Amino acid sequence: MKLSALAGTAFPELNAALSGRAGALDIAAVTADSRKAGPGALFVAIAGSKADGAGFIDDAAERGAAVAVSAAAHEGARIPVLQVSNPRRFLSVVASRFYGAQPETMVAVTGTAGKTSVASFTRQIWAHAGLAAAMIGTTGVIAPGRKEYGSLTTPDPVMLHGLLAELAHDGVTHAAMEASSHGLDQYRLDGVRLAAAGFTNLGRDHMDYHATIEEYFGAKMHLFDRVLPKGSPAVINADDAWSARAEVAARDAGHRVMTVGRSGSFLCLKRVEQKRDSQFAEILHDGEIYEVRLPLAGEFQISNALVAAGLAIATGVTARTALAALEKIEGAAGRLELAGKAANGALAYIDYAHKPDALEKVLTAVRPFTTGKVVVVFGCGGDRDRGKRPIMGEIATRLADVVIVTDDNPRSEVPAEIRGEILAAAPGATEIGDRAEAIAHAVALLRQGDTLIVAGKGHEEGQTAAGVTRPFSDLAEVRKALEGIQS
Ligand SMILES: CC(=O)N[C@H]1[C@@H](OP(=O)(O)OP(=O)(O)OC[C@H]2O[C@@H](n3ccc(=O)[nH]c3=O)[C@H](O)[C@@H]2O)O[C@H](CO)[C@@H](O)[C@@H]1O[C@H](C)C(=O)N[C@@H](C)C(=O)N[C@H](CCC(=O)O)C(=O)O
Ligand SMILES: Nc1ncnc2c1ncn2[C@@H]1O[C@H](COP(=O)(O)OP(=O)(O)OP(=O)(O)O)[C@@H](O)[C@H]1O
Ligand SMILES: N[C@H](CCC[C@H](N)C(=O)O)C(=O)O
Ligand SMILES: [Mg+2]
Repeated sequence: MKLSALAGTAFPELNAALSGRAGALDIAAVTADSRKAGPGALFVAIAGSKADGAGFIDDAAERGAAVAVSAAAHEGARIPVLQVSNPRRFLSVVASRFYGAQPETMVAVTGTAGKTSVASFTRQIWAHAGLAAAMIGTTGVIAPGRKEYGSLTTPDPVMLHGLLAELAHDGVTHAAMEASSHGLDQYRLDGVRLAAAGFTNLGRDHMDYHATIEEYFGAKMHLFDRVLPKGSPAVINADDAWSARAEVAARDAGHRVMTVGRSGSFLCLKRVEQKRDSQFAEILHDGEIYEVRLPLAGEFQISNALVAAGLAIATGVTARTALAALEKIEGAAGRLELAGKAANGALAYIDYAHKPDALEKVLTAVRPFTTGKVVVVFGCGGDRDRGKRPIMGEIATRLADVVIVTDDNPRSEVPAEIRGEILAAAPGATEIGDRAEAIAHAVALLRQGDTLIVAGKGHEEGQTAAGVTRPFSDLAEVRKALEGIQS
């Protein structure tokens, strides 16, 4: 494909260069990583958090790149270097044109917690309605006949558009994806053609990346004010402290706002009755009450289910079909997932709560059906927001009866120091660094009526410490420990 066709007219600063020889160059690949550049590649130089891609233009040229695009002029390069003001947005737009196809109906969801769950539920509702549907997010890619473990919540544009094109060629017509604040801030989604977008909630997260909560919220709102085409449906959970501001942002951007939840008007939650591992909800839509038995524990899952149902309805599924599908829904992997039961009936869950609000929600969610003690095992990741450590220690101490502090991906940090920062706000907690040991200890404590939450890793398959990732699964460890006490 010719560079002029790939770049189009969205970058006026390129017009002069594209009308010359550079515009006629045939582009064989698009990359922002010089190490992946090959013959005929277009290399987009990005100033990142660790490195400046502009320093790798010569490396890309040596590997055969035909042309580079950068924010700054680059004298003396062996290949033409064109200047654009925003290389990240350029990369997204060009990657989407290079790969071409996307599932016809794409939706994205943002918010601090619940994105993976909403994307998963939306996929399941579409599938229930007979549509070929996929999800892309923290847990990876799920599509008909395809299930792959992922690494980023919102993949980088080149990987994302390669994937979307593959899905479209495989016949997938509907796809739900997660829009992380990093992804929005870095323009990773700017080439995606969205039919609708959703917002779940906002809490403390990624304070190592965003300077303030306002900036973090602003990044999330780019889903509405930059990515979603004007006039599209915006499905907003109405029950969060930030809901009103998200509604204003979506309205100001010219979207059709659909609110869901207890204070919602499109799907209004009138009543919930908690059962042990399910809940019964009455939902008002368009003057009619729908009764739904959701086979998942935790009231936050109702909130996620309503955002998902809103997105499915916004993209053409009838309300009756969407709400009926909720009765068959499965939780996303590692999200309040029942790992097993002890012989005495105590329940052992794994959950992906690795931030304060999520930990608070999950511990609150299990209390109504716990007649004994709530036991929690958790830690905090290294090389990530340090401020959340004492906050999570306080939450665990306030909401659980037994607190066990352990390691969760210490990465390059000293594990005992991370634990110490949590323990400073968790008097009475037990410290067991080795995560498998901590889980075994917690499981052995379980008595009738107790509930165990192993929080923080959810679906993850490894434990990263001192630069090495070793296979590790909370699910497998809980099951092993349960077998251990039962044999
Ligand atoms: C902080 C962050 O978001 N980093 C992501 C970002 O890196 P960056 O743009 O800062 O890049 P950089 O490492 O400084 O390098 C700058 C440029 O030089 C290029 N380079 C570098 C070396 C070289 O030899 N040649 C070369 O061309 C790099 O390819 C890059 O384009 O863009 C990269 C490509 O898309 C990502 O792989 C990388 O994710 C890192 C691994 C990461 O850990 N990201 C996490 C924090 C993240 O994005 N998380 C969110 C939210 C998670 C959630 O809450 O669910 C997510 O969406 O997953
Ligand atoms: N609506 C919600 N409100 C508050 N907490 C929630 C909600 N949904 C899920 N959680 C909590 O957050 C954890 C992560 O949920 P989920 O993976 O769906 O969210 P996410 O936004 O994709 O998170 P991440 O950014 O970590 O990928 C769950 O395991 C649960 O503890
Ligand atoms: N996307 C999040 C996941 C954190 C999961 C937790 N297990 C940890 O390692 O802190 C991050 O990279 O910050
Ligand atoms: Mg996620």
